[in-house]
Amino acid sequence: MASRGSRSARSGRVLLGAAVVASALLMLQTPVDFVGMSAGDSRRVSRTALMAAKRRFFIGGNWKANGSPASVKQLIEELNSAKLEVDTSKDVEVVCSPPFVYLSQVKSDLRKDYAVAAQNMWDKAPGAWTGETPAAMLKDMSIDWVVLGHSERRESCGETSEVVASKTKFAIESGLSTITCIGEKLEERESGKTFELLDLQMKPIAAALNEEDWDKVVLAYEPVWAIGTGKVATPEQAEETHAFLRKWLADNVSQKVSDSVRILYGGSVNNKNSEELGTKPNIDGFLVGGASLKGGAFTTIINSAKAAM
Ligand SMILES: O=C[C@H](O)COP(=O)(O)O
Repeated sequence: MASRGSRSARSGRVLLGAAVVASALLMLQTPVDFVGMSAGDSRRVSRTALMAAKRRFFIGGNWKANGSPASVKQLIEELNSAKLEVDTSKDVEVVCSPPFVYLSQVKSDLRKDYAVAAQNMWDKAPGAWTGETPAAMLKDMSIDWVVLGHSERRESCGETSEVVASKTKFAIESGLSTITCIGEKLEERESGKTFELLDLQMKPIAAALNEEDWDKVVLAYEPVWAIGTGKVATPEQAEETHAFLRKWLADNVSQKVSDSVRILYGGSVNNKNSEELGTKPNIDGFLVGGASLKGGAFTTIINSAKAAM
């Protein structure tokens, strides 16, 4: 299905339409459901609808446990010399997340308009925690971001949604921003339980955070069946789920948080599919795995954000 056009064109339409709707809602103080969403779902527009146009696009590169000193050096060089066609000071935020052992190198050598994230964090003060990296140590290294709750950690390290929620809160209290991941497995999607599962994953996070905390959170929706498989969710599938999550935030946190929190899509994003995915109104960027290990492909994905503006 064709995308809905550039985000700037769309924003223009949204601004005009939203101004009318928002003023009406200012009087009504009641959210209104749009018709035309897929089965049983709807997207709410409120008096803060204008804010939706202002969410800054976000591209995260999750290098996972990949790299050697030589390949990391080369990737940094490729990223540093790449030709960007977007403005990273206002339009797009870029964050690269290397393995722990390369954090220092990446922090010191990577271009300064890209931030750096750890891929996990220990939610305790420094001390006798063999093998762990407390949040405070990341802050000491001027790391500003941490990826939490990635499905690979949920699956392989037994991280529950409660652990993910607790780590998210601790990270924020420690001065970090988080890319907090959620997403369903194939069997959950196939049995029609995607939204139920996402609800279960979101509840502990919402319970752990106060409204202000959400300023420091980016949500990454990553269907497990699409991660590293080449089976990317269709733009419509991704948009439907992002719209569900945005409505979930409105219903369970606040309209303000729903309007402002960025929701990334992750799962086999590459330099060929990013543009169409990014034009969907509730997709605010990507968490990229494999394609973030190639400077050229990752830069193309960053540049594809132009279509989303
Ligand atoms: O964190 C990134 C996701 O797991 C996506 O990985 P992928 O782009 O290799 O599918």
